[in-house]
Amino acid sequence: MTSFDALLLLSFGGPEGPDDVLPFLENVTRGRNIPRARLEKVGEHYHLFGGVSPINQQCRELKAAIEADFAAHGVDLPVYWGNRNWTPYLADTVRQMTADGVRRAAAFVTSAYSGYSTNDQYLNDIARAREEVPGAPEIDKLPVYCGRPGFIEPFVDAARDALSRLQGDVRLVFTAHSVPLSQPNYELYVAELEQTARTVAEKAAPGTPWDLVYQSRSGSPDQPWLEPQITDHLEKLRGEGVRAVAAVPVGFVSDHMEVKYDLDVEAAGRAAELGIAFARAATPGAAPRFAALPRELLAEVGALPARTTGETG
Ligand SMILES: CC1=C(CCC(=O)O)c2cc3nc(cc4[nH]c(cc5[nH]c(cc1n2)c(C)c5CCC(=O)O)c(CCC(=O)O)c4C)C(CCC(=O)O)=C3C
Ligand SMILES: [Fe+2]
Repeated sequence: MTSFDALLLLSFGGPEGPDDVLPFLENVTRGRNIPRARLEKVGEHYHLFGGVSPINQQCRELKAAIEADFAAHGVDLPVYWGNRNWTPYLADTVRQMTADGVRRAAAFVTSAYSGYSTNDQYLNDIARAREEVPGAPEIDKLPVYCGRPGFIEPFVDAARDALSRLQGDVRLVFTAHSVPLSQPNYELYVAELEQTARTVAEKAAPGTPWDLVYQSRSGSPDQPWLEPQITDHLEKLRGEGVRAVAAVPVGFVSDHMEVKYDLDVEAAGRAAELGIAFARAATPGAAPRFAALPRELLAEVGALPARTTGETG
């Protein structure tokens, strides 16, 4: 049986002050064809919030919630945190794990889906960090968890809450980060998003019409990405007479910048111009049910030490 001696929380990372913004954006887009103008525009989104992305604080809170869940269930595993694009950088975390004597860690990634940006890129990050650190522990990514109750249920509650803030005939609009169609496996990402949206819609509001749309597109305009974009979709809905939209960002696990700017500022602003009432549902964040997922996934792969499975001795 597999047994792990640590959990690694692996995330995207984000700037924590104005001077971090440009170096962070350079880290994210290194080797990718993102136009300079798009980078400057995205930099402004961060500067609107004092140059601070919410994502690192959200990771600190999720880490604390996972530790509390482990403690409440007698799971005796240290939890580490590392990022792809900002401090704490994954390689530094792996260095610390190595110094602490960790031999085999399970990685819980702040991304719930299959696909290149959502899964494969994190696997590459793990491989690269391990290459950098002599004697690094083995690190196995835990399974994709978009279909798990710990991910679905917080969205069901959040969708109900968003719907309760609106009146009349409401359209549920599920959103996720767009990716270029050149990405390998983007069809699997789309299929999982559709399944998640359908499940949340059926549980939160059976019979309510829903759509799956995309946001936060970058890249050059002549490159095809997943569509429609939420702002274009709001225009189309307005044309159909829709006056109230509940947006549910099922593509994300926390209310980071892609949610706080692209939905709460940009999409909400477009909705206001169009005369559409707009309510945005919360993401799982550090909700206890979501923070229980690492433990549930560890138990499922048979990797919890015997003393934590309820048996004694
Ligand atoms: C699928 C997906 C997720 C969801 C899965 C996951 O959560 O991992 C995600 C999350 C995030 N994306 C984030 C930020 C950015 N993503 C960018 C660029 C890109 N994202 C892409 C995809 C995704 N991104 C892609 C295909 C690109 C093009 C360049 C490339 O192929 O890599 C850029 C460059 C500028 C721009 O063009 O927007 C930025 C700044 C943040 C941090 C937010 C914060 O700071 O709070 C988070 C959580
Ligand atoms: Fe992104």
